[in-house]
Amino acid sequence: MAPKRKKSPSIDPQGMFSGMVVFLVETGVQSRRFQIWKQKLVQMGATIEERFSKKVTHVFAINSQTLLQQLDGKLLKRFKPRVLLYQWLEDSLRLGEKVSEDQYHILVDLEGENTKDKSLVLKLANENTSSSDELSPHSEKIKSDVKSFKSDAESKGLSEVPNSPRRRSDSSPLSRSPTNPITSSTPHSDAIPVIEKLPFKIDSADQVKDLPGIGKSMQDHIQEIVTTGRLSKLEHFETDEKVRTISLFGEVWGIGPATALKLYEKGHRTLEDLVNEDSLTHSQKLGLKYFDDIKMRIPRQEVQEMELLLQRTGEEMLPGVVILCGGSYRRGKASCGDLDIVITHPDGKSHKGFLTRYVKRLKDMKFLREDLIFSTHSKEGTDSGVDTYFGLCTYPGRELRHRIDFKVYPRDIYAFGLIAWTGNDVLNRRLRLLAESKGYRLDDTGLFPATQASGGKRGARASASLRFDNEKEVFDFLGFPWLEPHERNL
Ligand SMILES: Nc1ccn([C@H]2C[C@H](O)[C@@H](COP(=O)(O)OP(=O)(O)OP(=O)(O)O)O2)c(=O)n1
Ligand SMILES: [Mn+2]
Repeated sequence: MAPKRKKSPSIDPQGMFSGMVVFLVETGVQSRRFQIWKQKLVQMGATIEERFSKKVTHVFAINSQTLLQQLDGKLLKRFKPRVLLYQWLEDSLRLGEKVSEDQYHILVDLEGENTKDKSLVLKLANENTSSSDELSPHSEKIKSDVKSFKSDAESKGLSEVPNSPRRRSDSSPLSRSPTNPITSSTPHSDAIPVIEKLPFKIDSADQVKDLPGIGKSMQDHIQEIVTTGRLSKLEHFETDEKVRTISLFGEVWGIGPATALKLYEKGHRTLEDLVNEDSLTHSQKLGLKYFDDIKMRIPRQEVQEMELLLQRTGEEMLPGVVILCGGSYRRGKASCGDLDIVITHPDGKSHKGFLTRYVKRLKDMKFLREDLIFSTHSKEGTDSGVDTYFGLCTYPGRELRHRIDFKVYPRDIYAFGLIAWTGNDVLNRRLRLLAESKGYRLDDTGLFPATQASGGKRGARASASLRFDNEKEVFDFLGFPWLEPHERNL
């Protein structure tokens, strides 16, 4: 695949926010969050105005209070920008396209100069009745009885719909899915209070068909439950929710499918639910805490600067040390999910013990911030003598956390480490399969003649790795056509 043509590394004037001239109300926004939003807006084509003027097309704020603290209501009325909750930005970023602004307008009561931030009152009519649960899928319950503010809002100067102050979890893919309660009401909600008051157990839809609020589809649902004991529609919903929850939790660094399932079974559904979950490991808690940070991709330019900083620091401590950023960066990508740093020393021995000292220095410099994993083997010679550190780092002068991996390989097996950590994963798989087809086993620590007992996963390693000086020799030996790093985006 050809490398991307180099434009400006991080700004796309044609991006999804192109044409927007934005004024941001910072009050009440976590500063890191604010920086992310600002950066994203600019990266994707918006212009940010430091001063509110008639050029401004969009104003973002947390709520109407903070908005009016910072902006004159009269000017707002005069210039008539769209005044939206930051949530719109958040949801658009998550979905990768601008979402409709309809549900995100901030209601400003300009007449009295005071503000009304009404929270949606979700009166879950049947909250504590278990009998209705079977018949009212969760989503419908939430929608069921919302005080309608719409007409109220329309009577105000700006015909806008008030929004509840949204919690973080509201922006998660999970809780985002039910549509805004205001816009959708369910016909089934009328049926619930009727059915739950029935003094008998329903064993046929016929028994309820003439009751108020019971339409054809509700009759069908009841009939299905009575005859099969379940409601397939609801089960789809639950399966869906389970799959989505587990995949969301699995996005947290350190949480794998098994833990995600365990957390789901404990009743957790959103990331916010996990905040007080004591069973999470230290690393998982960090993954959760910096969830949004870690998801942000890093512009290539910044990775380049950090690579240079790491090389200089390393060279000061250990002359000759080889420090490279692998991964998507080495493959020439315009942005990177993390930093994959691969290290060795040409003398074949002074890499030993280096990582411990290096990490300490980088922490003193405030480049490294939090540890996720640290395991050293170079001195003992265990595990192929590879040292590993995974943690969180920051671009100098910024607090936004990025994932960073360090892998230190003895000189002899460096080529394998470099290939593995450069990727991409598709190439790695192909090389591994090719090696297997030729009677070898390939991983980041070497190429080994497969032994009889190689049916098992990490069985006895009968012999040391074949030795190759560089990546090209490995490709050649396997008979795989040589690919420059930027050609490895398979
Ligand atoms: N399941 C995986 C995950 C990773 N890798 C290898 C290939 C990757 O290129 C390298 C680094 O992993 P990353 O997850 O950091 O992937 P990239 O650096 O390629 O992309 P990103 O920009 O998302 O970090 O490790 C692999 O072979 N198989
Ligand atoms: Mn990477």
